[in-house]
Amino acid sequence: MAFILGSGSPRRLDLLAQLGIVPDAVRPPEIDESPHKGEVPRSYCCRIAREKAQAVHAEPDDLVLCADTTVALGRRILGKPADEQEAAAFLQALSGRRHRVITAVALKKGERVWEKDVVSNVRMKRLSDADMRSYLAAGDWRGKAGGYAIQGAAGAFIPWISGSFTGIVGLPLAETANLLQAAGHCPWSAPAKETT
Ligand SMILES: Cc1cn([C@H]2C[C@H](O)[C@@H](COP(=O)(O)OP(=O)(O)OP(=O)(O)O)O2)c(=O)[nH]c1=O
Repeated sequence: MAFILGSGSPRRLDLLAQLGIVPDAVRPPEIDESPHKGEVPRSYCCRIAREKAQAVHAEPDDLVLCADTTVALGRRILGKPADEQEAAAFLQALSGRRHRVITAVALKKGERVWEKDVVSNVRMKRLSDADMRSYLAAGDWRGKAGGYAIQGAAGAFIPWISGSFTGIVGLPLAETANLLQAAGHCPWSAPAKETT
């Protein structure tokens, strides 16, 4: 049995390490992440996580872990911005408002798939022109749903959240650990690693 992380996200690799798991292989899935017409954010996010898990090649007894993080502003789906201009538009839309961050996790073993999604609420302060300029110039919006990363400098923009911090970053650890346990892979049975 191999443990395969079906994700190219360095955040997911780091978060998994917090559970003491170092995957045997990392296989980023390649799928079309375009939303269907009229698709609402939560259904979209769950579908994409499931499709990522289906797209990753594995042996029948391997465990494959995939996830998708989507920022939702009302019914609007904000994925990863294509360029700086789109990142600016996303941040402008999120500025001074509350939004949701959804992370759906899909764990596959053979024909079976265990799934869980976690919805967090996030409030972003009203961003000044200087906030926007310096954040966009630093480039931390790249590859991040909604065009920001709470674990980086954008943490300064976020005075309040309700939900799962690790979920917002890309992998909700409590729920992921439960899925792993359901699939017979108990992360905390491994000897504890020393942390500083
Ligand atoms: C909202 C938010 C998202 N993100 C990241 C997590 C995800 O990596 C990314 C959303 O894109 P995803 O499509 O979920 O993942 P990905 O393309 O990075 O990797 P893969 O599909 O191979 O698993 O946004 C943060 O790092 N911090 C945040 O605060």
